[in-house]
Amino acid sequence: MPVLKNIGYLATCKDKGEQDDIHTIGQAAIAWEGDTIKWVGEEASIPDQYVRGKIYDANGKMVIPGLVDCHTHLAFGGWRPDEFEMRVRGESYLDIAQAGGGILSTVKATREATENELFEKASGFLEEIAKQGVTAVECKSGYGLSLKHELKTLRVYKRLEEESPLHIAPTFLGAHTIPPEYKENREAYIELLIDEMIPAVAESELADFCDIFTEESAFNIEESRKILLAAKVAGLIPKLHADQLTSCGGAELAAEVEAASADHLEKVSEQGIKDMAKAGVVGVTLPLASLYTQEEPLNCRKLVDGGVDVAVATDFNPGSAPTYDLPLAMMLTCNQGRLTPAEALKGATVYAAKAIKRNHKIGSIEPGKSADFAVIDAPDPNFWMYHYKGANCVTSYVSGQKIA
Ligand SMILES: N=CN[C@@H](CCC(=O)O)C(=O)O
Ligand SMILES: [Zn+2]
Repeated sequence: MPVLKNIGYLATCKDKGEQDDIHTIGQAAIAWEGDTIKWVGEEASIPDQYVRGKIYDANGKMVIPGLVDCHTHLAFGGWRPDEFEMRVRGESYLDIAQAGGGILSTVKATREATENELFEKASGFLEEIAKQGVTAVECKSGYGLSLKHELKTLRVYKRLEEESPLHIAPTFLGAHTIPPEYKENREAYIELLIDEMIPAVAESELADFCDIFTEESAFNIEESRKILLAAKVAGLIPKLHADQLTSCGGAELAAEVEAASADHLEKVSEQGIKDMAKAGVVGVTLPLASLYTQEEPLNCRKLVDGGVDVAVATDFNPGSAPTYDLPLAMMLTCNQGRLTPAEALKGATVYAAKAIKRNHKIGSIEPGKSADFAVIDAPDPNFWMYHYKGANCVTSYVSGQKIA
């Protein structure tokens, strides 16, 4: 049974207590068998039976659960660096989208890309992401916007799940925006989503979740409700891009349809926070998207104080968040979102796992869970976020295997 010993500071991030309670152990060790954690505790009290296999040394450093990026748009064609410059010069994300850029320009490039090209590109991203100590990634489609191209993207995620050591949680985002061929007939695209695309995606078993961009400029509340209820009937779990640009009742709808998470939330209402807390919907903050779109960041403190579990993710995509730096998102969650480093860490581990309904298996260091952890070159989360130098990941383990 392999053991990781000499852990100076272990944050187990058990899903108990408040957001800032990361359940730490000093001078700790972890023992695992195959892909499953068997024992966690103070090194001095490790039972003999666990010290029979390979011994790894954490050299007194901090060990955390493998980080979970619970919101990415990982597979896409092309890039949009021109829009970055336009936004810096003062044009808004919405103006750029309305002028034919934005999501639709990536839809064109993604439709033009072959499945293999999308796979190679996304696989390269995943290798870089793993170096940060990230061990699980949620991946959305949503740049295909036709059954053929959405399934193409979802097959890329299936292949990544099979070929990469990381855990992948796939999400269907056919309701990202109205595709150009339905510009004059949005009702027909919504019908297509409900009658054909959602049932076919559910049947293919290529996605666990159905996400939607709920916004007056994308899908309004009534449309979103219809689409998400159809997804639920088909067996897909709802998720929402909610209240990002306007306060339009996205959080309230997330609670109504019992979504796994409501993400963005920069413009969430007081009622929305109350409804999410009552329904147990995880709030996912995406501070890199607020930063890159020059929007006011989400005050996560309001959500935590209102009883909502807050997860932190990158939203990696070629438009509003063209970086997959999850530790940077955590640092922004501290400085702009007003969460403590411990709260941000719980948000990027066990609460992120909850946002993708995998918290029974990943997100914390406990017996029975997947042996996923990262050794970080910092004495504790506070110092890591304060003297920020990136991921500081020395090495990481996924399903018991050392990968980085
Ligand atoms: N808000 C909608 N979707 C993405 C942006 C996608 C894009 O700009 O390509 C987001 O989460 O920010
Ligand atoms: Zn997104």
